[in-house]
Amino acid sequence: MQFLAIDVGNTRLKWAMYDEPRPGAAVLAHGVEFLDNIERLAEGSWAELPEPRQMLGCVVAGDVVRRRVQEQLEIWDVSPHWVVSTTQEAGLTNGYDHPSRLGTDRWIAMIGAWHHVLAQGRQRPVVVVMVGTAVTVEAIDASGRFLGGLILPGHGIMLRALEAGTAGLHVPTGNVCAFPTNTSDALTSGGTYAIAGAVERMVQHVIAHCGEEPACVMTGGAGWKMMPSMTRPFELVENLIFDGLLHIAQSRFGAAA
Ligand SMILES: Nc1ncnc2c1ncn2[C@@H]1O[C@H](COP(=O)(O)OP(=O)(O)OP(=O)(O)O)[C@@H](O)[C@H]1O
Ligand SMILES: CC(C)(CO)[C@@H](O)C(=O)NCCC(=O)O
Ligand SMILES: [K+]
Repeated sequence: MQFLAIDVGNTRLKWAMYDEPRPGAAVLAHGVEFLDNIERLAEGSWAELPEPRQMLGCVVAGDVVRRRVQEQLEIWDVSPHWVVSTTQEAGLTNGYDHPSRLGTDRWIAMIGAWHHVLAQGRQRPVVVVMVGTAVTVEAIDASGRFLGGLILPGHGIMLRALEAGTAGLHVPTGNVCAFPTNTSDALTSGGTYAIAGAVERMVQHVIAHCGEEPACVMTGGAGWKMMPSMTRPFELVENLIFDGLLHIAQSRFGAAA
């Protein structure tokens, strides 16, 4: 019954093999590769794995990268399935002007977050923050409608942009502090508080619009670095994209499993 979940991000591909296509399934194996190293998967980490019965993926990196992943999947009989953003899925409604143009990573992470919050007992608004190469900040109302979201440069892109766009800034890693007194701390704190400040604004927008405090959920590889700088309590969830993929997989493949 093995189920393979794949998240092809802007910088790296993450994969996880589960014992079944359902939320809460046990992880049998998992790994990560930079997009340049996708060609190693079939002969590398995937070579010793049991054959997955189903595969579901999230891809934001475009068709060329998707085809490179599909070539690696050819070691198995499994048919590749990739989520596309639709007007409705797994209890969520997509409020984007053109629903299919919403990044599938955002849509799938929202599905994961929505069910994570539902499992805590009641429907309420949710703010979902994903901290990676880019940062996204999504708003969902208490009925499960995605109201809209912010896209910002990730911390790395912000600092590289400053380095490239100024005459004399070089960017060693500094510490986050309230009153930075050296360049490294000023840059690191500026990037961190830019993200934290944008999130705070979105939480305020949701409270004003929904009349209720949202549940605040954060995910992404660099989430733990942002947590101490947030202005409100956030719950850090390790991988909402995999959680979302498991929910979608259950509705698509669950009956057959
Ligand atoms: N101190 C920090 N605060 C916030 N974000 C940071 C910090 N340090 C690094 N980052 C961001 O975290 C990113 C790495 O996160 P993550 O591992 O989720 O990304 P990724 O897997 O490379 O992204 P993607 O899923 O888009 O491929 C870096 O690109 C950088 O923008
Ligand atoms: C915003 C990113 C880069 C975040 O990974 C991705 O979701 C994406 O490429 N989205 C498409 C554009 C959009 O979501 O409006
Ligand atoms: K991503």
